[in-house]
Amino acid sequence: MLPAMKTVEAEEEYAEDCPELVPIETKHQEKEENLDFIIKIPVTIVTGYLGAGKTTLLNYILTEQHNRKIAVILNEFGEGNAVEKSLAVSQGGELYEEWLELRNGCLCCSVKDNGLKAIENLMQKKGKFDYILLETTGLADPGAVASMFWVDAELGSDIYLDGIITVVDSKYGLKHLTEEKPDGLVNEATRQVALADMILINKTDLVSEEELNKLRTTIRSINGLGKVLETQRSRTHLSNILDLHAYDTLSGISLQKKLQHVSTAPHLDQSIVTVTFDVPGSAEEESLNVFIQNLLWEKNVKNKDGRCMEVIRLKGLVSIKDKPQQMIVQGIHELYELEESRVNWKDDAERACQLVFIGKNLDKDILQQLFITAVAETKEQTTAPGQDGACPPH
Ligand SMILES: Nc1nc2c(ncn2[C@@H]2O[C@H](COP(=O)(O)OP(=O)(O)OP(=O)(O)O)[C@@H](O)[C@H]2O)c(=O)[nH]1
Ligand SMILES: [Zn+2]
Repeated sequence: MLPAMKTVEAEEEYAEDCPELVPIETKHQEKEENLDFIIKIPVTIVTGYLGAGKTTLLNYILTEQHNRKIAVILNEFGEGNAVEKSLAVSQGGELYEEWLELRNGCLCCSVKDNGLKAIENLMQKKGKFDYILLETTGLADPGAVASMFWVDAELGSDIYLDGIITVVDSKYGLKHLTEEKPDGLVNEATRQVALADMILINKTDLVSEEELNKLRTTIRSINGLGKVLETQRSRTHLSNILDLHAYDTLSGISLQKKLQHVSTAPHLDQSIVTVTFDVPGSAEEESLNVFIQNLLWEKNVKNKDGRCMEVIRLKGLVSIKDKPQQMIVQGIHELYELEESRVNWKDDAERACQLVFIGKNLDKDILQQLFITAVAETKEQTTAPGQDGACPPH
């Protein structure tokens, strides 16, 4: 259900203070069964640097033949002080537009109160949507927006996060990805690529094959998990964009295959990389949680140079002791979830834990060793190498 309406004072306070990311508890079976009766509406987040082709993609989807009623939320942040945001709805080729009022123009802070409320109001007026597409601002960290929907899903909302699409400009993409930020912070373009389930390298008409190769290699070295496609005018088959099920257990069926194709590039001069490892056997659930929490919450895991590892995206297929089902781990920033998939392990010999991390200062060997020590072998609370003292907040 949607959050209750807040009083004006409470809302004022809320707007000043962006919501914090909170851990999700593993769902209880009963709750999950109840949710099965509700038809949930997917939301796809479309992100990408300024001018990459996000709106072009949404317009294309809206006018393409589909038998769905799609709502599009455009978040044109930074355009003066406009507090009204356009909500376009497409049904059977017909387009209509509604306006959302977003208090401070910041979608990440207000979508939960106003955006979802407005969507609900609109659904009451116009009937339910089948799908929601949300364009974030060119400078947004899609993780913040994604977390909103993720948490809400856990609260029983009828909206769920389907996937994150990142559009990259072929001509300027490399420039944006390699832009240096003060204090060694990860730039926005890189964060957007790191979090993507699908990356569209758009405007390929504007660059040579050589430039394109360079950009593709850079993108792959950042995110070895998401799918990469090349487009012009953001055009691609709708099945590449909609219904990716990147965050729910439906993806369990294909996740095992997908994880086999994770690419990890040799270390380029990149601040963000993908690392993956595969450890045979099963993990204790408790120890796995401790391992993940040290990494995501405590942030006390360091690489060889003593730098703290920062995980932006985590995905994995793991075996938990005494659980017949394959388990799926999903993480975005500090938020993570461990869920049963619908697939069972065939036999004990097959059981393994495969994890994929996308983030900064990641060292595969240290992570894998830490995982083996913490999860696979011992339940004792030992301090493993690379794990001494807290790291400063990012
Ligand atoms: N040459 C070329 N231009 C494109 C292509 N795709 C989009 N454009 C143009 O690029 C410009 C920006 O596209 P938008 O779709 O508005 O980009 P956006 O990501 O929504 O931009 P912001 O909302 O400002 O961040 C527009 O003028 C588009 O017509 C393409 O494949 N090739
Ligand atoms: Zn746009």
